[in-house]
Amino acid sequence: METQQPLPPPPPPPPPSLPRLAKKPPSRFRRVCVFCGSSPGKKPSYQLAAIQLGKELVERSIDLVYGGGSVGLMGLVSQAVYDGGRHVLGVIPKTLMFREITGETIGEVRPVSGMHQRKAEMARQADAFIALPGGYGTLEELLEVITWAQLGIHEKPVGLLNVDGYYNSLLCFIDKAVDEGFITPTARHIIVSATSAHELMSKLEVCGRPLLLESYNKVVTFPCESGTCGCTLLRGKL
Ligand SMILES: CC(C)=CCNc1ncnc2c1ncn2[C@@H]1O[C@H](COP(=O)(O)O)[C@@H](O)[C@H]1O
Repeated sequence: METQQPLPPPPPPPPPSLPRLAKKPPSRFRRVCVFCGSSPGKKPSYQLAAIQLGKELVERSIDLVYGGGSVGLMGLVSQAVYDGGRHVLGVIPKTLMFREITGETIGEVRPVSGMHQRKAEMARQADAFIALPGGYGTLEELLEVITWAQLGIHEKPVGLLNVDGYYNSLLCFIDKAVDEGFITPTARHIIVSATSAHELMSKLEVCGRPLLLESYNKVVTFPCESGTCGCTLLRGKL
């Protein structure tokens, strides 16, 4: 009489599937221009914010264009984007291309003939602008892209990363200029500000076009889709 072989043990259960990482929706921006200090600033929060902004761009698969070099916050944001595997484009005037002035530039370096060409090239390459804390150079770059938006030269969003209230006094001053009749309330909303890189990027992703030139003197605005970022969206010509 045949003895029955014992049944083989059942196969082990499949390993529990790893929780899927929440994938960020594709960004509307291919490349963002970051203006920031060529100095690191005194508070570690400024440096941390530069690194966090770089990582936020990486998570959203966004490339960087900036002023080139590795000094100050410029170096930190560009290194974070580069380390995350995204493309980094540094646009740098030939006169500033000495390593002792700007430090080593990572990624692609595009030499240009001067400061004006640099700003024009950075603006051309970007789908949006973000300013981190910085000095004269940062302020000049930020105010220029705001002015260009006001004039309808571009329709790209402009974000201000207000780290630790660094830009509170600038925002107060701009509010004063609105009160005094030098900046229209609509033009005030060209600036989209937030205190963290994540919040700022989330606002910029959904905010509408700042202004159209045709509407400059007869503005009717509607809240943009998000309704939270403070920017305005002009629907059609008036
Ligand atoms: C001579 C000198 C101080 C050079 C420092 N090295 C720099 N290398 C590259 N871009 C710079 C440099 N200084 C200022 N910039 C430009 O001006 C902005 C920063 O100026 P700031 O530190 O905020 O005012 C940057 O976005 C960059 O476009």
